[in-house]
Amino acid sequence: MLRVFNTLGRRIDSFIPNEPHSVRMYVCGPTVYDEVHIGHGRTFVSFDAISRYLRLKGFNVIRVQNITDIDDKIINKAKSVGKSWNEVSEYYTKSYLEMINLLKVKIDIHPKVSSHIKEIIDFVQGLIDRGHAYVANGSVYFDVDTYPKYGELSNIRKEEWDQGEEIVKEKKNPYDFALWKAYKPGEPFWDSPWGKGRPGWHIECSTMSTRYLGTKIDIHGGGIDLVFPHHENERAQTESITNDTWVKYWMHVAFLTIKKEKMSKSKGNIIPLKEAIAKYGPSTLRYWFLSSHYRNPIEYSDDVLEQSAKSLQRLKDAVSILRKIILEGPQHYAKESEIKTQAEIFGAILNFDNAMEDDFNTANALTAIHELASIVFTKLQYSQDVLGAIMALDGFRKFNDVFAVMDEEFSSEMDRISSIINSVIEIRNYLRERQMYELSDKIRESLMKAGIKVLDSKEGSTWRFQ
Ligand SMILES: Nc1ncnc2c1ncn2[C@@H]1O[C@H](COP(=O)(O)OP(=O)(O)OP(=O)(O)O)[C@@H](O)[C@H]1O
Ligand SMILES: [Zn+2]
Repeated sequence: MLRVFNTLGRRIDSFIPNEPHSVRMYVCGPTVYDEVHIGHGRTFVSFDAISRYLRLKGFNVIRVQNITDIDDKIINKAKSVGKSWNEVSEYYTKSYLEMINLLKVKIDIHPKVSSHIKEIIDFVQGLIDRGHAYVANGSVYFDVDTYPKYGELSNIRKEEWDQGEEIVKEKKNPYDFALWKAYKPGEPFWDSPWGKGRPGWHIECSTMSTRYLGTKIDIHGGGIDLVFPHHENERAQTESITNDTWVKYWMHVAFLTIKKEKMSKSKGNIIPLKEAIAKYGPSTLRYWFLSSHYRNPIEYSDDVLEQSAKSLQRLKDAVSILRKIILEGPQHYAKESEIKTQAEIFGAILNFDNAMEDDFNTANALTAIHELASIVFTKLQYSQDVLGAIMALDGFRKFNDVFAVMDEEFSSEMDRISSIINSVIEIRNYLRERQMYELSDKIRESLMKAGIKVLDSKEGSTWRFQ
């Protein structure tokens, strides 16, 4: 049974979505005023692995992730670079979408704040009509005292909330927060029943989530920094409209840190995804993000990424061996020792599943897959057991369905390509046996140019993608 840690209540709950076969997921996306960084990457990839595992279990998953394209930080950035707010946000939105695509993060809907102003105004009006919000000097504030459950999600009392410069006299209480901000010169604005202005931050997620996913959702997530005030406020707004439980499972990803500090745009310590993808490739990055459980922080370093690349290569090598056994292994009756190894293969795949069922523990799932690779290197490679190889390859396929770090190895063309490469390698072996090295080296070079590395050893030649 799948179990999930719910930030609401800080406990592990059985995962039973509102509807039996579908999962509605909303993840808070970036504020687009700077390059999307590897800290974002970690959170977005974590929810991607969660969605992929849920799909593997037979759920239909719809994931909505917003783009905050109106915000104080965007306005400030626009002023500092002498551009308009939408030039800034369009530029970084484009870059964000490219990176998400390269990282193979599947998001179904990417709603932007600026395209949902009317829906936001309607939502705010609904809160005013129900007595949960009030107008003051052209701004609209949420009246926190009207939502008794405030603080339940974060365990933070409203009185403790220090809003810094957000504190203004027109509010009833210092902990009330803006739903709509009255116009200030030089800022973007839209017309509303309360005069010119723009939306506050929290209201966009309540509005866009209910607009696309309805009034009840299964998973709402983001980085751990969003628990308070953002998610606390979103919950207060939405449940004040629906009078019902909004989110079933609140899930939060721990930080990616650099020199032990949260990586963030406002701290100026970011490594843009663009740079990291160019340097390490998307698969190594995904592997690294998922090599820790999503609720544990991860610390960036070159070493740890190099180590991830090596560990991933180990898994790819195991898959190459399996393909070779399946294509060329001898057909024979199963031996006692092979049946024992097959049971171990089953065991490793079961461990993978158990780890994922345990609050999506990708770290333990990865350990199980490395167990499977060890069985390939120490047993299957020598026994050449075709049935065992088929079982193990299925395990790796399952792993890749969730981790998506070796899609090349599992593309539908792969079987055909593998047999072609194997034939070429066979011809090359034949040439080498007859000491026709000039020709055999030429074949190796041509394969190299096609991204295929030939590895010669006493036992014969194998190959892998670069
Ligand atoms: N270092 C990080 N580790 C994990 N998740 C992160 C990290 N930084 C941001 N996120 C998550 O990415 C999403 C988008 O965040 P946001 O655009 O606010 O990023 P940010 O870099 O923290 O920006 P700012 O510094 O302006 O707050 C949120 O869900 C947030 O929690
Ligand atoms: Zn949000």
